[in-house]
Amino acid sequence: MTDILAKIKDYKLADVAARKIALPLAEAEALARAASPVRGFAAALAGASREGYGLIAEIKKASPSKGLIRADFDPAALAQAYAQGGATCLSVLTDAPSFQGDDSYLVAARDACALPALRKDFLYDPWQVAESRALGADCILIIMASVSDAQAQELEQAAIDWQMDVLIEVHDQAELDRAVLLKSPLIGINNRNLKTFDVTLDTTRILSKRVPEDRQIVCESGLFTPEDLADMARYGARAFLIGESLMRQDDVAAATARLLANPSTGAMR
Ligand SMILES: O=C(O)c1ccccc1NCC(=O)[C@H](O)[C@H](O)COP(=O)(O)O
Repeated sequence: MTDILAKIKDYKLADVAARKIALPLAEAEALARAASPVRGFAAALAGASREGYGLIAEIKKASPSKGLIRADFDPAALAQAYAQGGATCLSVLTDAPSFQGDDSYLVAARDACALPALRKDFLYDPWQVAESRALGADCILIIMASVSDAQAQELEQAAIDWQMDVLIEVHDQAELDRAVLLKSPLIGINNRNLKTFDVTLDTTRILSKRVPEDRQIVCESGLFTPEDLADMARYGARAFLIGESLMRQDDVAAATARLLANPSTGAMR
C-alpha cells in the first residue's frame, strides 16, 4: 500500500459510507437498472487494436502528481473532441479530493458522445459498482495495489453482474500475478510509480512479457508522442490510457487524431 493510495482509501471509505446512507443499495441498484444500456468497453478496445490502436482518452482536470492540468474544463466538449479525434473509449476521473473530478463529469461526457466510458475512481465496495452503473459507466477500474484478492474478486463479480467491463491495474510483478487470477481480459500496466510519482515506460517493457497472451495490455500513464505508442506497441501494447498529454492541448481533437494517425504494426510478444 502506498502513501497516496492509503490516503485516498481513507477518505474514500468514509465518503462511500456516507453515500450508502444517502442512497441505500436497493435504490442504487434501481438507478443502475434504469441506466442507459452498457456500451461494450473491452470489445471496442479489442476491435480498435486489431488494425490500429485502442485509445482510452482520459478526462482529467488535475492530479496529485501534477496539480491543475486543465483550467478550461468542459467534460462534454472534451468527450466530443476525443470522439472526433478517433478515441475508442473515455476515462473520466470522478474523484474530487485528489483529481478535482465529479460524478457529473462522467454523466456529461458519456451523454455527449457514443463512446464507452470508464469510471476512473477508487473502488472498494460493490455498492460503488452499482453507483458507477447508475452514473452510466461501462467499465470500472480495479487497482490491485489498493485491494485484497477477495475485494478484487467481489468488485469484478459485481461488474460482471451489471454486464460491465473491468480494467485491472497493476504496477509490478506481484500485482500482475494476482491480476491474472481474475477473469477480466483488460490488464492495465501503469507506468506511474504511486510512491514516488516517477513515470517510466520500462514498467510496460518489463511487465508486458509476463502478461498472458489471452489478456489485452492497456499501457497507462506517461505517454506523450506517437513514438511512445510505437515503442510500447513493440512490447505488445496496442491499447493506451492517456490523460495529461491530451488534456494540455488547445485542439484536443487534432492532437488525438495525430497520436493515432500512423499505428505501428510490429509486436514483440
Ligand atoms: O496521475 C496521478 O498523479 C495519479 C496519482 C495517484 C493515483 C493515480 C494517478 N493517476 C491515475 C492514472 O492512472 C492516470 O490518470 C492515467 O493513467 C493517465 O496518465 P497520464 O497520461 O500520465 O495523465
